[in-house]
Amino acid sequence: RAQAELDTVVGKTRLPTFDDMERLPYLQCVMSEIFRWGVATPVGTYPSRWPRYLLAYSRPAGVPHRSIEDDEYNGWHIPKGTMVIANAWAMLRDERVYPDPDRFNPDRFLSGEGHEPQADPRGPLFGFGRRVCPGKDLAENSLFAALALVLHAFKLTPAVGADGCAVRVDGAFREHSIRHPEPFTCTILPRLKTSAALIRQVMESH
Ligand code: HEM
Repeated sequence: RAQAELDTVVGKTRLPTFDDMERLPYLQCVMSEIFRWGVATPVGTYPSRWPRYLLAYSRPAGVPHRSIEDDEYNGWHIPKGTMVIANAWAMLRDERVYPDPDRFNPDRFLSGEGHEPQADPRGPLFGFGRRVCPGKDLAENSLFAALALVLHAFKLTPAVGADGCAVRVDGAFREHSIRHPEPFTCTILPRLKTSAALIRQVMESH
């Protein structure tokens, strides 16, 4: 669907640029779902696969904040000086906000008649208060550039195993304070007749 949108808005004779961003609402939904589902910084989680000797010497991963005055939140008293770690993972997997949260579903961010888009994940994802991520615009633009160019230029399908069957991508991540996908295989081929020439053209001009 994002590729159909790219074909309509950008066409097949050039690659997408930042000027196209506003006119690609479905691609923006895919970006939001990548941010939510892939949650790169589940800041409050404990790295479950760290070896015991590391756990003995380290604190929970995540970016700690400290309350500078007594506070009250949902009936909880938070005394001044308390270390607080925001659990973006829990917020972005909250099924009251994101029904069926483990499913990768960009449609959840579409707006339409009688259909409100689900909450923007960028708030919890990029942190809170004075220490909010200063790289969020760079992250946003980098994701757009990578996603728009890859989806425009390439057809991505599962790799074919020795048995001739598609190799399943299990969607596993390395669960650290910054999450990375586990290596996986796939097949990447030029998508359009024009794709190879367009990519070569960009490589030569940069
Ligand atoms: C998807 C990409 C990214 C995510 C999810 C992300 C997320 C975060 C989060 C959750 C924090 C902690 C905020 C808090 O304390 O509440 C943070 C801090 C920070 N991020 Fe990012 N970030 C991303 C990309 C980047 C990029 C591209 C840069 C720089 C080029 C960057 C630079 C920083 C810096 C310098 C801080 C520390 C800010 C401070 O403590 O004052 N981040 N980021």
